[in-house]
Amino acid sequence: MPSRKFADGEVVRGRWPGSSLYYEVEILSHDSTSQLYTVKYKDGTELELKENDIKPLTSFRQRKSGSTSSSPSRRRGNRSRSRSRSPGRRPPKDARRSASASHQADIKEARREVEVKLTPLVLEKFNLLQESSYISTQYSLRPRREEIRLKEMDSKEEKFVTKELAVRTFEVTPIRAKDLEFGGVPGVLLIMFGLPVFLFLLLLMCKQKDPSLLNFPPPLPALYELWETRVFGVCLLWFLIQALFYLLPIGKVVEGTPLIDGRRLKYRLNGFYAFILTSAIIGTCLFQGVEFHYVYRHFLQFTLAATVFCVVLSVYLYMRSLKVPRKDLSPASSGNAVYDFFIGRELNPRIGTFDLKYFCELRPGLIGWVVINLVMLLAEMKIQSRAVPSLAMILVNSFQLLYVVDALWNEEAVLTTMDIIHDGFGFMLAFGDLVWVPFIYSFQAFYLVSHPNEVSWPMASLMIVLKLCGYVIFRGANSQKNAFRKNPSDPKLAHLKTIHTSTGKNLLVSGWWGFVRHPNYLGDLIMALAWSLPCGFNHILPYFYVVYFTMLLVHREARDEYQ
Ligand SMILES: NC(=O)c1ccc[n+]([C@@H]2O[C@H](COP(=O)([O-])OP(=O)(O)OC[C@H]3O[C@@H](n4cnc5c(N)ncnc54)[C@H](OP(=O)(O)O)[C@@H]3O)[C@@H](O)[C@H]2O)c1
Ligand SMILES: CC(C)CCC[C@@H](C)[C@H]1CC[C@H]2C3=C(CC[C@]12C)[C@@]1(C)CC[C@H](O)C(C)(C)[C@@H]1CC3
Repeated sequence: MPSRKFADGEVVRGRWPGSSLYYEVEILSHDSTSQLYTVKYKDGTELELKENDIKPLTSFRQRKSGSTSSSPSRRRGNRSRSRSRSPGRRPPKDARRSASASHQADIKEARREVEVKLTPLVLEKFNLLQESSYISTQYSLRPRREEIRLKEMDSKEEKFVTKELAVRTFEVTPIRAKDLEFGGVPGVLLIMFGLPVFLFLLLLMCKQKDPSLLNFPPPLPALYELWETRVFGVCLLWFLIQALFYLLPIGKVVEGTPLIDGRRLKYRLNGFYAFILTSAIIGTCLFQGVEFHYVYRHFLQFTLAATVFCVVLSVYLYMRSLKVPRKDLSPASSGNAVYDFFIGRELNPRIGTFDLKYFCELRPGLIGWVVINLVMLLAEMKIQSRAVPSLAMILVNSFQLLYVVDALWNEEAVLTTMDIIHDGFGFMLAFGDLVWVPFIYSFQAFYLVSHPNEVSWPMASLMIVLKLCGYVIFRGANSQKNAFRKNPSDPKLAHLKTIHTSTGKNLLVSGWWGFVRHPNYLGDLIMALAWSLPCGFNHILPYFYVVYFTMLLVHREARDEYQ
C-alpha cells in the first residue's frame, strides 16, 4: 500500500486549486486508491487535494498580515464559489456501484491527469447550512452593476476562479443506473426502434384522405419498396455539399465553452453563408427545370435513406469513440454500450477540424427542412393545380424559414446549448438532426399538400402577430442568455439581477429570465403553435409538432434543472 506523508488531524497548508495561494487546512482523511487527501479549510470548506498541493506548516515563513487565517472564500466576502459541489456527487465509498461506475471512474481518472485537482467535497450538513444562509443573502438580488464593481476589485483572483469554475462545471458525476435519462437502457431501445417506425406511420397517416387519429394506421410498406439507391445517393450528395460549404474558409472563427481540461475548441461560423450558397444552387436548379416533385413522390424513400445514413453514422461514431482518450468522452455517457450508442459516447467527434456534431446540428437537417418545405409548396401547386401557393402554405413556409434563418444567423448561440456542451454525438442527435428535423418539422407543409385549408387575411394577420410575439420572446431571451454566458460582466447587462447556484454559476432572474423560468422555451412554443394554425382545425395531426415539442421542452427543462 503506498505510504502517505500527512496524518489525519495534522494541520498543514493546502494549495487553493487554480492558484498559487496556500491556506491553513486540517487533514481529515486520505484515500489510498486515489491518493487524495480530504482537507478542511478554516471556513469549513472541504476539498480533495493531491499530496503535491499540501505543504507542512514549517515550510512557510509566517507573514505579518494577510491571509494566514482567512479562507479563500472568506477573503472574497463570502461570495465564495468554493462551497459549490457537483449535485448528485456521491462520496467515494459509495457502496452502490453500477456497471457504469468503472467507466465513470475512468473519466474521473482522466480528469485527474489533466487538471489541477479540484474536487469540492462539502459535507451535506455543512452545505445545507451554508446554502440556506447563502440563499438568504443572495435573494436580496443586488443589481449586477455592484457585482461588477466587486469583481473588478478582485479581478486577479477572479481569473483563477473563473477558470476553475469552468473546469468544475463539466465535472463528470458518476451515473448510476437509476440516473440514466430517457428511461435508461429499455427507454433508449424503445426510442431507437420505435421512433423510426412511428415516423413512417405518421407520414403514412398524413397521406391518407382522412388523416383522423381514429382511423386504423395504414400498414408499413415492405422495406424493398422503400429502398431506392438513387435516393440514398441524393441524400449523400446533399450531405457532402453541405460539408463542403462548412469547410469554406469564410466566416469568423470563435471558441466554444471550456472543456473539462480547460481547452476551448474552435468553430467556424459560416452557416448563414452555407444557406445563401444552397439557395443559389436551388434557385439555379429551379430555373433549369429540375423536377423537385421527385422528392415529394419519394418522400418515404428519402426518410428511409436518411434513417439508414444516420444509423451508419451512429455506428461509426460509436466505434471511433472506443479509441478516443477518456477526457474526450461526454459527461452524459454511462459505460453502458446501448445507452452510450444512443446518447453519444464522444463529446466532440472531429475529423481534423471538421466537427461532426456541430455540423449536423445546424446544416444538413435544418437547411434540408427549408428545402423540403419548398418542395411541398411546389407539390401543392402541382397537385391542387394552383397558379400560386395557398396562403396557409405561404405562412407555414415563411414562419419556418424565419426560424431557420434566425438559427443560422445566430449560429454562435448553438455553442451554449445542452446538445453541444453536455450530450455526446450518438444516435439521438444524429437521428434528431438528420431525420427528425427535416422530415417531421416539415410536417405542416406536407399535410397541406393533400389537405388544403383556406385561411382568411384577418386570421392570417392574427397568426403573424402570434408568430412575431413568440419570435420576440424566443430571440430576446436567447440573446440575453448568450450574452450573459459569453461575458457575465457585459455592461449592457449590468441592470439585470442574478442569483448564485450550487453549481457555482449565476442565473439571470430579471429581464426575460425574470418573466418565466424558460422564456426561450415559451417563445418557441408560441411559434410552434403559429406554425400549426394555418393547417386549420379539421384534424389534430398537424398539431403533433406542438404536442411533441411541449414534451421535448418539458423534458429538457427537467434535464437542465437537474444539471
Ligand atoms: N426547435 C426545436 O426542436 C428545439 C429543440 C430544443 C431546443 N430548442 C430551442 O433551442 C434553444 C436552446 O435550448 P436549450 O435546450 O439548450 O436550453 P437553454 O435554456 O437555452 O439552455 C440551457 C442552458 O441555459 C442556461 N440557463 C438556464 N437558465 C438560465 C438563466 N436563468 N440565466 C442564465 N442562463 C440560464 C444554463 O446554462 P449553464 O448550464 O451554463 O448554467 C443551461 O444549461 C431554446 O430556445 C429552445 O427553445 C429548439
Ligand atoms: C429523441 C429525438 C427525436 C430527439 C431529437 C431532438 C432534436 C430534434 C432536437 C434536439 C436539440 C434541438 C435543437 C434544434 C433543432 C432540434 C433539435 C436538434 C435547433 C437547431 C433549432 C433551431 C434553434 O434556433 C436552435 C439552434 C437553438 C436549436 C438547437 C437545439
